[in-house]
This record gives sequence, C-alpha cells and structure tokens, in this order.
Amino acid sequence: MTDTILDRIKAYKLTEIASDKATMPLSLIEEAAKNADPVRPFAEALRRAQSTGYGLIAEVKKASPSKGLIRIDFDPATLAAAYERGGATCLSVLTDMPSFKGAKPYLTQARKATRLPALRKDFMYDPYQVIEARSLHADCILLIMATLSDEQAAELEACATEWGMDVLVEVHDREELDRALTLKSRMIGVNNRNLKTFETSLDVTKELAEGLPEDILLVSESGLSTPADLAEMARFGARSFLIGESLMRQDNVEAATAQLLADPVA
Ligand SMILES: O=P(O)(O)OC[C@@H](O)[C@@H](O)c1c[nH]c2ccccc12
Repeated sequence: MTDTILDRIKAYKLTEIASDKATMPLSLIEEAAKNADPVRPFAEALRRAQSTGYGLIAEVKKASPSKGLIRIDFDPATLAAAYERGGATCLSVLTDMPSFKGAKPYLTQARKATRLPALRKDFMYDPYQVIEARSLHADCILLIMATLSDEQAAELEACATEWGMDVLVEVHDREELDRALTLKSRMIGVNNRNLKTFETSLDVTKELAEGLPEDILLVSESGLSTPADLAEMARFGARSFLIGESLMRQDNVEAATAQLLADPVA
C-alpha cells in the first residue's frame, strides 16, 4: 500500500521528536511545564458557550498540505485577539512546521494575546510532546485516532490529564469513534476531512453524531464556512466547531467570526 500523507507526517514527527529530546531534555521541558500559566478550562468553556449559542474553536492556521498557503499576513497574536473579539470560545494553534507552516512559539503568542483556552494542534505520539504542549501553555491537546493505537492514545491521554489539560479525541469513522469512546475524555472531534485522502464532507459529522452517548461533547471539525453549515450541523447535534481556513481567508477576521456566530439555531 502506498504511503498516505498521515504516514509521511508520522515518519517525520518521530524523527523530530527524537531530535527535540536530544536538544531539550525532558527534565527541562517538565520544569518549564511546571512554571507555565495555570490551565484554562477548555471543554468547560465549550459546554458553557454551546448551552446558549455555539462553541467555536477558532484555528490559527497559516497553511495546510491540501490548500498550501492560506494566509499571507500572519501574526498569531493579532489573529487570536481578533478571534476573541469576534466571540470565539477557544483557540487552536498549529505547531507543526513541515505541513502547516506552524511553530511552537505561535501557540504561546496566540494564547498570551487573549484570555481564551488554547489547543495545541499537532500530531502527538509521545508523552514528551504532551508535556511540551503544557510548557507552551496549552490547555488542551489533540489525539488523532487514525494514527494512534489504543494503548498510545490511553497513555497520551493519561499524561495530559496528569498535567491538567483536556483532550480532544479526533475521529473520522465509526471504528475510530468506538475506540475513542473507550478513553476517558468526553470531548470528541469528528473530522469532516479524511486525513489520508483530504476528501471533506459534512456528512461525516451527520453520520457519526447519531447515537452518541449523552455526556459526549461533540465538536464538528473542518470544511465549515457559513452560518448555514453550522445550523445544519446543529440539527444533527453538533453545537461546537473547529474552524480554520474559512476564517483565515477573511480580511476582517473579527467581523467574520462575529457574523458566523451571530444567529445560532435554537
Ligand atoms: O481549516 P478547516 O477546514 O476549517 O479545518 C480546521 C481543522 O479542523 C483542521 O485544521 C484539522 C482537523 N484535524 C486536524 C489534524 C491535524 C491538522 C489539521 C487538522
């Protein structure tokens, strides 16, 4: 079978982690994580927001492997502040460099410019990255079931919990969802984009939302751009959203964010 983009990402991530560990030993990362700003409750903020409107995780995203460069004028702190003024609930910041032109400092810069809880958006394989996320002041990490074993996911989740962070568990099909539901986190992200083919369809959220346990906080991720998209997802039980590209392409990010959230369906 030929390599998917996810296979390629995993391969360079493992190399990157090994080299990071050699440059910056775990003990130093742990020290920095202990001194990080207190955790801001991430899942709780979304639950509160979606009880009266929509929960929005607004993504600071410069580029992607499927779309290339998304935004030229890119300052994480400025963009994060615009998202906050526009009514975003949380931030997501890409820290992966090779595929998304992200960077670790972007996370810290974006979070510091706001009072919003922030997700480290990256491909996590090693507890080292989880502790590193906290050292960058992350409040939540992402675990992608498509590229993790059950054992790895449980180990990374336990590490996040130990450091006080929430976990967004990402799935794209029924099998991944069933595996995700055996973890402790009650926050599930359904990625409308298949990370192996880049095919994106809102039908993925519609299909997987059905029959979810009551206590699950469902986040619909990727490919969302209009108030009608959000209303459609809400009809299927998703009132929290992870949105990057469509907002990043706007000249006025604050106004676009406010407009998107203006008229939530009951
Ligand atoms: O830019 P979009 O289509 O609004 O999507 C945002 C977010 O869902 C997407 O960036 C994403 C979802 N899961 C990921 C995992 C890795 C990298 C990126 C992602």
